[in-house]
Amino acid sequence: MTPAIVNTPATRNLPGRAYVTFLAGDGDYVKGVVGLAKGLRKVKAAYPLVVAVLPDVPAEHRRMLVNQGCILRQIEEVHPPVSDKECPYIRSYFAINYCKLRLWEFVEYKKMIYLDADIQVFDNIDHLFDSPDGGFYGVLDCLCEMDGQPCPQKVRWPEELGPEPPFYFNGGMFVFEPSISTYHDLLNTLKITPPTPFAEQDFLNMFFRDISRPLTPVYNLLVAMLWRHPEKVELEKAKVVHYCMAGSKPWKYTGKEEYMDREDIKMLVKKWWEIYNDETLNYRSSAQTTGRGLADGKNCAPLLRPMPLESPPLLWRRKSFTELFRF
Ligand SMILES: O=c1ccn([C@@H]2O[C@H](COP(=O)(O)OP(=O)(O)O)[C@@H](O)[C@H]2O)c(=O)[nH]1
Ligand SMILES: OC[C@H]1O[C@H](O[C@@H]2[C@@H](O)[C@H](O)[C@@H](O)[C@H](O)[C@@H]2O)[C@H](O)[C@@H](O)[C@H]1O
Ligand SMILES: [Mn+2]
Repeated sequence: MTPAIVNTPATRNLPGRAYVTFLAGDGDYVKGVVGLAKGLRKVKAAYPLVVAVLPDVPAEHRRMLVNQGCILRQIEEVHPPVSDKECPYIRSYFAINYCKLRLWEFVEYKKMIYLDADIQVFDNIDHLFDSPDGGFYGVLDCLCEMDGQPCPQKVRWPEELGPEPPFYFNGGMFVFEPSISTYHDLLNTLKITPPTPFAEQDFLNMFFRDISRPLTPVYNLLVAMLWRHPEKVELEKAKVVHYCMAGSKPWKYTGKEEYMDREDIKMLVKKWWEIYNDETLNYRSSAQTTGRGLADGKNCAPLLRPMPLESPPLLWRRKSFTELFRF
């Protein structure tokens, strides 16, 4: 019986930067993580992908991820106070998402970009690591906020979390700085914060309300925006696509759910599978052919220093929303 891989040996000289996602359970989200690892490799990401695995992730899935060059870190679940409601969440499985708070404990990294496992990166976004320190960067969860006209589908702010933040970001992608003091603040604050419909997404919006900065939607295009706000979407410019709608997860796509028979959705699912099935993007083959990977298991992407930016592509200065977004 091969021992389950719990943590990848920290023998690597870990760069101060890494992408990170999390994986729970023994289901098919592991395909999402494999797809993400290969997508980052395809865009020649200069930093490794860390996967925060819950204890219930089986050894076979852990091995798959290590064989794709991922760095594993085991984390424990995080739970908010017990709710008096049957299920306070929009979707019951949102409960597991509070474990994202564990990522602030990864202080071997100075800055990390969190990506849900149902995200694919189609263009290099390493430059986001150069965003000014001290911020928390995310993308609007609904593009109606760009012109201040909330649409019916926009997530309602839970008043029990206090005043509504200046903007509401999607919890599937964010740029953050691990810190033990922030980690303890997060967990201590959660102890006195009731669970709400969008779970950790609501909580993170509350917690970082004073330092959060909006990124343009190209960094986390939620597929729902294709039909909710098509006038604000230029699909060909999207660097990151988030398959966040039920039915849009490529690894279990049937095309039967609402909106899933759209040509743009079919194209995005096809693009995801092309990466997932591309053998040349596998960790080992990539290391052998490019020589960039280091046989002792270091990240196979070229550990190049990101090019200095001529002009910041981000919109991290607080401006009016109209100036802020170019999409
Ligand atoms: O069975 C599951 C369900 C979710 N997740 C993780 O939880 C994240 C959030 O779930 P999901 O992306 O499905 O939420 P959505 O963005 O659709 O609301 C996923 O990306 C995975 O990283 C997981 O590991 N196993
Ligand atoms: O636990 C709350 C989750 O909230 C977010 O998903 C939502 C949000 O995008 C809504 O706007 C959509 O309507 C909905 O379908 C979708 O599930 C994050 O993507 C996910 O990572 C996680 O934080
Ligand atoms: Mn998601």
